[in-house]
Amino acid sequence: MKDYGVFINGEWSDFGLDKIEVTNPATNEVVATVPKGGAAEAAKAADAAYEAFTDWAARSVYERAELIWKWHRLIDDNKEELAKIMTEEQGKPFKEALGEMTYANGFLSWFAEEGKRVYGETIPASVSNKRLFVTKQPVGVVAVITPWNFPAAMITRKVAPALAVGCTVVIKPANLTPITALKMAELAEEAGIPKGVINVVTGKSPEIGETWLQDARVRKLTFTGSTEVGKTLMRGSADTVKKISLELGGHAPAIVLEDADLNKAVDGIISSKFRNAGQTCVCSNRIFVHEAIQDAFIEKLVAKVKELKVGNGLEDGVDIGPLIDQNAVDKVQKQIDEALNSGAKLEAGGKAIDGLFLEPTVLSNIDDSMLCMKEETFGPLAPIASFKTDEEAIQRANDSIFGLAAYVFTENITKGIQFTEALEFGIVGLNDGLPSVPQAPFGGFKQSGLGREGGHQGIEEFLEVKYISLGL
Ligand SMILES: NC(=O)C1=CN([C@@H]2O[C@H](COP(=O)(O)OP(=O)(O)OC[C@H]3O[C@@H](n4cnc5c(N)ncnc54)[C@H](O)[C@@H]3O)[C@@H](O)[C@H]2O)C=CC1
Ligand SMILES: O=C(O)[C@H](O)CS(=O)(=O)O
Repeated sequence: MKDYGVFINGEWSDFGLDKIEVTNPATNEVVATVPKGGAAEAAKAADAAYEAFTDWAARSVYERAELIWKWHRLIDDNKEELAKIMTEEQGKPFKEALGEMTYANGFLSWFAEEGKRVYGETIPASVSNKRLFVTKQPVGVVAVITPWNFPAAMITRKVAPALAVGCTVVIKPANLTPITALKMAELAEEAGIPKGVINVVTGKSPEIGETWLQDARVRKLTFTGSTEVGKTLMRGSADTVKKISLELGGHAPAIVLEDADLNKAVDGIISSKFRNAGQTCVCSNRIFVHEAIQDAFIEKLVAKVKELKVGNGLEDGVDIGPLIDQNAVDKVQKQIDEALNSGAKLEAGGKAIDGLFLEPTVLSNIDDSMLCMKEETFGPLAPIASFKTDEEAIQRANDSIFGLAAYVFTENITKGIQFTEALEFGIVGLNDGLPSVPQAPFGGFKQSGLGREGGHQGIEEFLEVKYISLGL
């Protein structure tokens, strides 16, 4: 068990603060402690990031990219250790944690190079004695607030583009899973990223957040987490008119059309639904299956679900680890029990095993009035509802305040494209349950967020556009 400090202006310190214990959700053992920081530490971090900004922004994008690549190589060299830390603090199986480290590192390599493609433009002037130019400049100090479900990727998906264009960052990782962020900051320091460019504060989230919201030097807030907290931060950003990016909740529909390849659909939905024990914002949470193939689909799905191994993520062959805490288990169990009490049929699983482990669960005979079809699940529950017509499936899939990810399974490509165009979601997997990659834009419609992360779009979130008019 290790006591960590926070990382501010190139210094590691606990500032004599009280500690927050970080526990392993699989064993309930304390694996580390971090400082319970607050407004003072948040202000120190903002001071450091503001102080470091001028020099960091003045460097060439190639110099910044070289340091980001060094950081990338160190993360790659240490990915097994980082993955083990992630499994111990978040619970996901080691193989998934290792996959997340590769995914997270993919944002560093992608944006180290995307920074070199931030182009300006010239505009034809309406008079002969003027020249008009457009350039792009880094927005400044960026506040980064991240969730517990992807402790590495949600950090690098924001920090990589920010650093590439010359911004500096103050980071508040989730207190449930802060160690991965702190370890990555250690490697950034080792890579030679200058002091003050990256700062990591742990502790009293509302107090830390409010300090950065009220600090006019913080010009951008990028947040990943619940829609509720996202709205709080969006309101607070208005006080200093900050640029803001929000990656919020999701409640993805997965639609299996009558002509779908059932093996492809089952594999895609299992990948999407049970990744991270169902604790991702893009999990298939509402599964709509055409009535003509529902029985065959359920039979195949249940057979595969019953093969999934639940256990400590450090054990070989484990597919599903624990949920993050008791609240998470209670929330999913409530959705299961409410559905069963409302007429749903239990096809597999259905209950907590022990501690924070929950059986991968399949329910059928689901209707849209049930809680599991309206409230984000964030757990290993697959509710199956049948439909008759394409129009009905699209209407029901779109009937949500969320619009992050959706999935369609069909072998008719024309129909598949028509579905992707009709679905009100920022990400659509067509015969694909795992669409997320660093080179593609990730983000949602409606109350799933604002802005995009990844892709070439993701770098624009950290840039200001400047128009220069030159009189000759
Ligand atoms: N759209 C996306 O890409 C993602 C969305 N999520 C959503 O986030 C939720 C699960 O993650 P959680 O960490 O529990 O979400 P959360 O919203 O409770 O916390 C997210 C982060 O915000 C911090 N925070 C909480 N209240 C705050 C405040 N008042 N001021 C400043 N910071 C505050 C937390 O400490 C944490 O670091 C789910 O709803 C999930 O759908 C999670 C991951 C990705
Ligand atoms: O936080 C999440 O759920 C992630 O954004 C999902 S993904 O990027 O790993 O697909």
